[in-house]
Amino acid sequence: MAVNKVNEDLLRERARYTFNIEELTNFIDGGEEGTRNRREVEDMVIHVKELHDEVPEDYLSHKERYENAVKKGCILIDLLKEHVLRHSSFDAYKPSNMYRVLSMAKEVSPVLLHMGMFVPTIFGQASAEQQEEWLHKALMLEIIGTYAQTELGHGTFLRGLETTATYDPSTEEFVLHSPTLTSYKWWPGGLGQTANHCIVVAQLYSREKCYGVHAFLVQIRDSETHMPLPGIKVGDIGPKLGFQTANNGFLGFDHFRIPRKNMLMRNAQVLKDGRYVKSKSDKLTYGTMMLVRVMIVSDAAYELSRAATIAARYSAVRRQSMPRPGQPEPQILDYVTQQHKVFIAIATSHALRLTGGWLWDAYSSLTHDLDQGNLDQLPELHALACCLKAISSRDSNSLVEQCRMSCGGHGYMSSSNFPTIYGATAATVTYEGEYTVMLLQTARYLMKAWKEALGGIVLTPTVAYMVTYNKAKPAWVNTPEAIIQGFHAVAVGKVKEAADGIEYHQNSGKDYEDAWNAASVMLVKASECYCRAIICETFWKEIQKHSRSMSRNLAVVLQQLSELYLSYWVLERSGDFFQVRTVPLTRTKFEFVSFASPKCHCQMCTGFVAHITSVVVLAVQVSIQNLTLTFCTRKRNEFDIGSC
Ligand SMILES: CC(C)(COP(=O)(O)OP(=O)(O)OC[C@H]1O[C@@H](n2cnc3c(N)ncnc32)[C@H](O)[C@@H]1OP(=O)(O)O)[C@@H](O)C(=O)NCCC(=O)NCCSC(=O)/C=C/CC(=O)O
Ligand SMILES: Cc1cc2nc3c(=O)[nH]c(=O)nc-3n(C[C@H](O)[C@H](O)[C@H](O)COP(=O)(O)OP(=O)(O)OC[C@H]3O[C@@H](n4cnc5c(N)ncnc54)[C@H](O)[C@@H]3O)c2cc1C
Repeated sequence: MAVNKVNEDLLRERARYTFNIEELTNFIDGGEEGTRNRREVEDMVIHVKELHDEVPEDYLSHKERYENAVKKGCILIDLLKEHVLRHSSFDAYKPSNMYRVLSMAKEVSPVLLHMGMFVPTIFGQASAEQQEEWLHKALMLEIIGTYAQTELGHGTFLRGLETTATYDPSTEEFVLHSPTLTSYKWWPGGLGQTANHCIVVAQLYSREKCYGVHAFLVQIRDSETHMPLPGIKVGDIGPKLGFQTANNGFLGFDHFRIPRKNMLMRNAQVLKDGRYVKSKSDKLTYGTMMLVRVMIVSDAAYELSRAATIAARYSAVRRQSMPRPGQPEPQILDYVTQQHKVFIAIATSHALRLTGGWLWDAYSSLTHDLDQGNLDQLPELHALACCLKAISSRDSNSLVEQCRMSCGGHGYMSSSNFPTIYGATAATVTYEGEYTVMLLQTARYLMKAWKEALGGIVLTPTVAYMVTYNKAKPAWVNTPEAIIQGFHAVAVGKVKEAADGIEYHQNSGKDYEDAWNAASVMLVKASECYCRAIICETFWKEIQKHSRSMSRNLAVVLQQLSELYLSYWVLERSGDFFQVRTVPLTRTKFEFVSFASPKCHCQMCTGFVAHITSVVVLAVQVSIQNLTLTFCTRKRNEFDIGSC
């Protein structure tokens, strides 16, 4: 049988790389230790025969696929436990490491939510005594949990959740109940047949008063028989776009009793006599969602890097068409249109990975502050987690689709792995906070920041430029820093436009809620631009920071990737940049010609043409052309596909 030979074209491309592959690998893994850990785990997993499918999973029944995914989950976890006993170097029981190991199986694991949300919620919301009782069992998978918050009738609007948890002081128990069909929990991963415990988010009632949503740890299946306990209705919600083995389920309670101590009491408590002790902030209940949103940014980068690697390799080996009669068919990688599709996917995977790392550091410092009772950074981090989760998952999902399309018909095969990656990234755009809703959450924060900026109040770091912007001297030269300034100008303009929109609608007689709704498309745009500015600036700054400690050849290529990212997004948003104009240089104020609010239209028809050739736009155009043209042509020869 023919031995699998590596494709000649791919070998040739790989021979042309201009930098040290191991150095880039370490950079992506967060250092040599990270590469060693990852390789140890991959080596442990890759040789296990049972983890490779004899029959494509698409040809299995739903039951077979589920059983196959459970089998693989058990093998991976046993490997991990065995590995931990052999080495101490790999902290397997860090949820993120366990999560990463479980995601090495092609199928989404039915125990992913156990590691992805159940364990982190115990870490983040259980008291010390409760962690003592449950954490070890959860880490050893003696109990398998999920996170049951969403209901058939409510996913976004948490204050509208209908499941009730009513405290009965006579028995010191909570009575969980699903009063309506729409109150049934719907979606939680692993709930269908796998989990025997779950975190349930319910409206807490004590002494006939409602205290809002709180989290409870609930056993739903018998530990021995795995059958649902009396008063529990549970099952699988059925087929979906993807995630077929995530085992998403439904859960209903019929006056189901749990001990008082099963309310997660790190933040708020209910005492034996039913008295409610308030937490420092109601928002702490939402802590797990913030953690998962922060993690999703890095997950989005990882999934996109897989798709970009497949597309880059395919582009190197696929030969198609004959632009020159009689000449060999070229590699499709030589088509600039193919480069335009694939290179931005590579650049974005790096941009999101570095931004994800930056956000994780910000989250880690917040959790430290929260432990000290300092909530100051919570609003900004919530706003960042919301918009970065939304934009990273959306960018990742749309670029995964772009990578699939760049591979023609073979990209449509299940064996390409694009359908699995697409299904996973499509889910992240919706779960943990739906795209639009998340951007509107960030917009809430931006409207407050704008009011403070107008009052000259010093703002938190990611919005500080809103105050300084009116004082900045236009430094429109052809540099990435100038383009980042341009993104700041666009973000300020969109925030101002949205704020003016709300004011305009209020002045025309709408109350705040209706004015907010009428301006909500502009509010979403403002959040998108604020978020894009953060990713552009973070990517650029992180590359500058790390370049100082890396070899020049690698620094050059990573710098070009960040330049490509900047110029790509200026081109994608050139309309917004055209709206950014300077007033005569005697004044340093940037004004934003709005397309939306009527009062600006008159300026639009007169001012717009006059400014279309303003120094701002020309500088931006020149830098875009320079950056883009050089990158996509000159770089074709040097840009390393070999690392893919
Ligand atoms: C969309 C939300 C935030 C709206 O909440 P709402 O009740 O309408 O309140 P407000 O919009 O008025 O906000 C109140 C107040 O609280 C702040 N806030 C809200 N959320 C957080 C948070 N997470 N952290 C910190 N602060 C928060 C908000 O900024 C307001 O503060 P002000 O000072 O401005 O008053 C909410 O309903 C929401 O988050 N909805 C999304 C639900 C969600 O994400 N569900 C995920 C379920 S789990 C899942 O999907 C699992 C997937 C599988 C997997 O992960 O693998
Ligand atoms: C694959 C997958 C796995 C999941 N796993 C879990 C899980 O393990 N545990 C769990 O608890 N949940 C889980 N979920 C549920 C997920 O969290 C919700 O689907 C998500 O929060 C969106 O809520 P929803 O489905 O009710 O959509 P809705 O909120 O009803 O959104 C529908 C539309 O209404 C719009 N909309 C809603 N509110 C507003 C508003 N205020 N302003 C403007 N527009 C608005 C949205 O933008 C959207 O376009 C999962 C979902 C998926 C797809």
